Amino acid sequence: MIELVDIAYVRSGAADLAGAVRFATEVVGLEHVDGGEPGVAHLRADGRHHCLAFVEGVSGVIASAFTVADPGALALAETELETRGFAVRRGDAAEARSRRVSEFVAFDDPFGNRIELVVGQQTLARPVRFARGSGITEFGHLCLDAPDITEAHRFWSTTFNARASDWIGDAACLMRIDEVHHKLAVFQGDRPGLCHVNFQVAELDDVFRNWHHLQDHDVVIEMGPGRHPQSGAVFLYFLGPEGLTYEYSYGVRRITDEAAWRPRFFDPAERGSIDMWLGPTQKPITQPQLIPEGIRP
Ligand SMILES: O=C/C=C/C(C(=O)O)=C(/O)C(=O)O
Ligand SMILES: [Fe+2]
Repeated sequence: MIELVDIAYVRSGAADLAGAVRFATEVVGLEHVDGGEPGVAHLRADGRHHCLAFVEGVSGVIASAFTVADPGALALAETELETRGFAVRRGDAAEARSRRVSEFVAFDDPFGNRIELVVGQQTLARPVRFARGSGITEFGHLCLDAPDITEAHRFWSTTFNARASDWIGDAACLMRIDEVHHKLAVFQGDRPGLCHVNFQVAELDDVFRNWHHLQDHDVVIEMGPGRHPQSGAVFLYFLGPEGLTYEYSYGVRRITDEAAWRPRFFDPAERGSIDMWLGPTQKPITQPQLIPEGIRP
């Protein structure tokens, strides 16, 4: 069993790098950390050097990354994945540098999502220079697509330490790797892909202020504001460039009594099972797909 300590970053291709950065800063509010690396833009939300990286080129997800404890744990993870039949690739020094990690390995999950396991993710000591006052406090969770979420849960809970916090029928499984209700979610989708990236905000007011900011900038609101009955968080999903869906949320549940928590099973057909405020719920309009292997940077 490989222990995931935290989520690390999402790395995504951007056909229009400047446009993706402009949206991530001026609209979402993230800091653009100038890494002096042509064709790569790092976006910061919290202590991590970055939690989102755009790489100029073909649009689509490159990888979703998780932290493991130390180089020894990474080496053990590499062996365990190989033993389980996964093709694991060690990143080289230039790739690790671009990711601001000391070492990483990459493999494809059983559904084709490219996953990276990292150690030594760089922390920046200085406060985040948010591009605007969106109230972001941290990179909250990432959400993958897979055709069969029962199988996805089996994979994440047997290969890794992910535990189901809640299920939404056969549409989604929300999983925790620490006290936070979910840092990883898998949604049912025909193909692998990245369903959304989540940023927590400090106050309920931030969700609503951001909602107005998005509307003022003609951003497509995909869902919300609403409240998820699973994590209890107030949410707002919106569509950015390159097909990337962002989510702001406030008030995610923490599961502090691990032994007492039992995953719940919500019926997606029940009105209110996605949004307790009974707002319109719909799937994201577009979802970024993985960049095909041959051309993935
Ligand atoms: O559709 C349900 C989504 C639930 C949650 C939550 O409970 O917070 C998410 O954040 C999500 O996976 O997007
Ligand atoms: Fe979410």
